[in-house]
Amino acid sequence: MALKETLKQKIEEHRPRTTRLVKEFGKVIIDQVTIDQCIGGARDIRCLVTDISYLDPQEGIRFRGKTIPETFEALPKAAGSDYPTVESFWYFLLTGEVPTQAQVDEVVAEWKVRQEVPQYVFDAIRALPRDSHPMVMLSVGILALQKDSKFAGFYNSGKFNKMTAWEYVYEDAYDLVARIPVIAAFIYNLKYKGDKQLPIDPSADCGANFARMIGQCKEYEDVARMYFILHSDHESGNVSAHTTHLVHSALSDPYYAYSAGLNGLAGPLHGLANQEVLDWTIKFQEKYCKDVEPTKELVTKALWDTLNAGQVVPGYGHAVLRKTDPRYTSQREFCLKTPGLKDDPLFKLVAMIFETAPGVLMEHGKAKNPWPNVDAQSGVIQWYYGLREWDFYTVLFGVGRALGCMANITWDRGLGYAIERPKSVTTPMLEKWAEEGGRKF
Ligand SMILES: CC(=O)SCCNC(=O)CCNC(=O)[C@H](O)C(C)(C)COP(=O)(O)OP(=O)(O)OC[C@H]1O[C@@H](n2cnc3c(N)ncnc32)[C@H](O)[C@@H]1OP(=O)(O)O
Ligand SMILES: O=C([O-])CC(=O)C(=O)O
Repeated sequence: MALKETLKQKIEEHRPRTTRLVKEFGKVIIDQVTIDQCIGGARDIRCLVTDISYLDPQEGIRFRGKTIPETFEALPKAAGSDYPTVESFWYFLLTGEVPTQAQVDEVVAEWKVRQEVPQYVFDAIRALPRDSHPMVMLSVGILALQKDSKFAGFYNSGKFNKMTAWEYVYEDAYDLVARIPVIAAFIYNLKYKGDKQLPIDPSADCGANFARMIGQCKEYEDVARMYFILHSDHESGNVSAHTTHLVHSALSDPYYAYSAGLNGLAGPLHGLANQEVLDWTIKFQEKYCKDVEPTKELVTKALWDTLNAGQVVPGYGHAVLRKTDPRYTSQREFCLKTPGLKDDPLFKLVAMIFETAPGVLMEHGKAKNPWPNVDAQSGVIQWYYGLREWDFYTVLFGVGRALGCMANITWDRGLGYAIERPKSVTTPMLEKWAEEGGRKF
């Protein structure tokens, strides 16, 4: 069956489960809220639903029930590669089913039709100051696509209907995931390659095409596939996924929603941390290792300098994870199995930071999780392949994250999730409930 028919069947099968939960079990208590959660970023409150991925604090992410190695193992691979195509992963995220090669071929063919980006998007990006951050350019590019939103068109048609609304989200979502790598490549060439644009390669899958559009080598095709898949989704509560979900819950179309999600991804505590990691590591090399090899003592000193200056160690810590991020491990394994990369001085330094930072953070005693997250390991791979403009790294993250966010809001509409609107309270209310030992219901 083709992707849309499979998805339609899955959504229709799923709807009665959601209806039953609300109707028959709507008042069953699954969590409680404390004052520190209220003030502290709603940490750990179970109040969002998604089946696209789940993050276990100890184990890390599972996409549709599969760990990262299981996902890479299960999906059909790109021709001549050990990695799956992004297109097969898109099918998998949307439907929860591992596609057959024939189904992947269909998605790859449809992707090619959808990936054509209208000229006005490039014009809008070109109109920005050239020294704008590339995340601004990406967010503007996605927002510019809004004018032709099929979902907005359907809403404005006067024929809007809740049962079929997801089909129009799906159309926009699919267009968006196919176009965002092309927009990202355009931004890269505009900002760093003197606007020398390279054409779409109509014979290539998404990962290979992106590599070719930014003038990269053959090996980078797998880097792109791996990177986009690893960064795709991290359940629903993270800033970029949650923002996208929140904005779409007002029936803002996928372009409005993902442009907003990207703006959240651009924060240094979230996606921008990958650029911060490279910045930190290169500055460390420049300051301490001009004439000497890095040592654990030097790394320890640099980490303490950062902490004593009141800054966070980028790439370490997590709001949910309490172990090394398996996305970190997956990329580290890629480095270790890649000749050249495993002996690269920057990779060796990143590995030494991995040996050192958890101990320093534990001694510092603040971070609940002293272990590395995905951002601590992603930049060194890009650096090795010559993509050294590290302010571009969050754009790469944004290309990957689009897959998860777009799969999620397609299902949000399929299941008719409500407009999101949590309740706020005042400080005097909290003080009163504190005195009384809790809010009296
Ligand atoms: C793709 C991603 O978004 S992954 C995360 C990327 N971000 C980073 O790598 C930035 C560095 N890390 C951090 O700032 C944090 O660990 C976050 C934002 C990821 C998680 O934040 P929280 O859930 O609030 O972390 P946690 O509960 O452990 O914070 C407790 C304290 O430890 C501090 N802390 C947490 N991580 C670090 C760190 N890497 N370095 C120094 N201090 C840290 C917090 O700033 C906080 O300090 P405070 O009490 O003075 O405010
Ligand atoms: O889960 C989070 O809060 C942050 C994160 O790692 C991601 O979004 O990939």
